[in-house]
Amino acid sequence: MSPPRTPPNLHQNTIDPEAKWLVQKFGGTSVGKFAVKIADDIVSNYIDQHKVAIVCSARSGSTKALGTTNLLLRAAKEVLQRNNSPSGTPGHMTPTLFSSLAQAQSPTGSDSSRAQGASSPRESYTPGGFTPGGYVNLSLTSGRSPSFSSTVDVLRSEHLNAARASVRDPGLLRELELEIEQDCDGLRSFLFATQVIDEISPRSRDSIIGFGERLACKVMTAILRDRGIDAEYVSLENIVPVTEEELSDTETLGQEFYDRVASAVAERIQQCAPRVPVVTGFFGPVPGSLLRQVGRGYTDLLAALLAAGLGASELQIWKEVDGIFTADPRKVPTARLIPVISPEEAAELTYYGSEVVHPFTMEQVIRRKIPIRIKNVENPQDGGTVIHPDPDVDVDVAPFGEDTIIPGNSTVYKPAAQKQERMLPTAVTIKERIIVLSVSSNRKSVSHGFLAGVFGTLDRYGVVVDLISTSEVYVSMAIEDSLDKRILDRVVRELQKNGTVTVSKNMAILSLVGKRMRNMVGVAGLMFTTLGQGNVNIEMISQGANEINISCVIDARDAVKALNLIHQSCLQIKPEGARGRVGPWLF
Ligand SMILES: Nc1ncnc2c1ncn2[C@@H]1O[C@H](COP(=O)(O)OP(=O)(O)O)[C@@H](O)[C@H]1O
Ligand SMILES: N[C@@H](CC(=O)OP(=O)(O)O)C(=O)O
Repeated sequence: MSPPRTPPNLHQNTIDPEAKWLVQKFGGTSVGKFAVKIADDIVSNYIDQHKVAIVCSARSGSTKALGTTNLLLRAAKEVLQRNNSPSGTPGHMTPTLFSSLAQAQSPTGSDSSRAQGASSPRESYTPGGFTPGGYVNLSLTSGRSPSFSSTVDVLRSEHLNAARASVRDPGLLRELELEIEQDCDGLRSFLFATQVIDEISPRSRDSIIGFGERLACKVMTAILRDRGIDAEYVSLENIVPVTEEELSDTETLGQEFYDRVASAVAERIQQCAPRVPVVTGFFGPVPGSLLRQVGRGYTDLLAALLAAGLGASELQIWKEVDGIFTADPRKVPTARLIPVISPEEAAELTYYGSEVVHPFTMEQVIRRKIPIRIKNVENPQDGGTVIHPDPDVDVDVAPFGEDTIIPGNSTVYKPAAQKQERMLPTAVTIKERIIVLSVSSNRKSVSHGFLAGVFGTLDRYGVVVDLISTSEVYVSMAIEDSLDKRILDRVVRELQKNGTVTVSKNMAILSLVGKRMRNMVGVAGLMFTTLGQGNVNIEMISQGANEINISCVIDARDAVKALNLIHQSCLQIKPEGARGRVGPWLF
């Protein structure tokens, strides 16, 4: 491995070896739009006082929908499109392709084959660290280029353009360009290989999306080094010990596995200090598949595991929003920033549509008493929202060190408003693209097997129920509208064995969340009266067993109206001097 190029302005980080780690996670749109700002205005402000570790997602443009991960998933789909096949069988391919297939078929894809020459299976990179030439260009006798290849071209030019626009040092840029070319060739080889075997397993799909985080972190490492920050690229694919047996077992992805990830990744990152590690949020082979078991947004979880493993002082999640608001600020103009929120409330909000942080993130850090802070890349001086490990902390008291005070928060908290806020629910959220499945038992006598029959069917098809409302002979379930139509039809046919089934589409779940609601009288009444007065029809109602969430299902067309109505009636702080507010009351 050739040594990484050292730019002339590289600053040797001289942090106290006893200093605590600070983990900063940057999402796809932040890395895509503000990579230079992240280096200049964010990371550089923390490295003198903390050991900083950075976790990045795959780059996105203006939205996640147009981002690298979605393009990679599109490429994976294109591989299996019949009319896309180059000429069908390996017999039509040149020997060049055959020779590259063996290495491309490795489940961890390209880098695993390139890492073979490295002294350790743990792969670490600073731009220029890999030897070139790990891949052979593919050519097909048919001469037609499959559409996944054009998708790879889009990714290649997007990353090359980003590199050219932000890395000034010509040597660093050349090394980065080479890395991007090699990764894109590796991706192409991997996709060709899966096309030959005509199958993409969940594990292969995971490997394909992993290219996104690798590319993003290589670009980010080069930008940091170009800006004089001594950074080191760290890919996690071969870090986490996992057996073949575990990989096919969906049960092993529990806390024991997460603890293993946390300590393996932390051990690797400790070796980087005083360099700033730039870590792929993609963490490689995972029991039962990362996409299936954790889902999109998995880099938040990796950042949490790393923070837990390192015993970090704080996990910062940088977004393009100032923090968690009392409602989605894009939909409710009067929404306020929440300075401190409990982990349970934050998790509940993320499950029910306010997808600011992946819902699995909270548990991993909070169990180690590490606070999470949501901050805005475009507004780095503000305090953001702290998800506090002590759920009973007072909003105006920050008991664990200077970093958790809420300095320069753009929201001015006047004592009267603060007092009022403590008597309100915390936030309202909406989850769209919901279907309600209702089953009415056709039995005329006591039917103890009814619910078991219904849930047995849902379990067989892996359907996750977001909300449920039930009686002995009737059950309504709100589920995400993400099932393939054929699968949904099959689920409905099976459910019909238990009774009459109705399917209501284009629905939304509206949830009012707040830990103080446990002690409030009248909040549910106020919520439903408000909806009734606003002519919003309610399809089903459910109050979570944890009593911090009251939810109902409404028509999706009413979603934004209902959100604003509930925000106004249940969450609005009265202007000073206003009188006559009707509940909810604390007792
Ligand atoms: N209660 C909420 N507080 C803050 N943001 C929310 C809330 N509910 C929904 N959102 C939305 O979540 C998004 C999260 O921030 P952003 O960084 O843009 O997301 P992403 O990581 O998906 O690019 C924001 O665009 C915001 O509109
Ligand atoms: N790139 C992955 C993982 C991720 O965490 O993304 P983000 O941090 O942009 O939500 C995805 O798009 O799902």
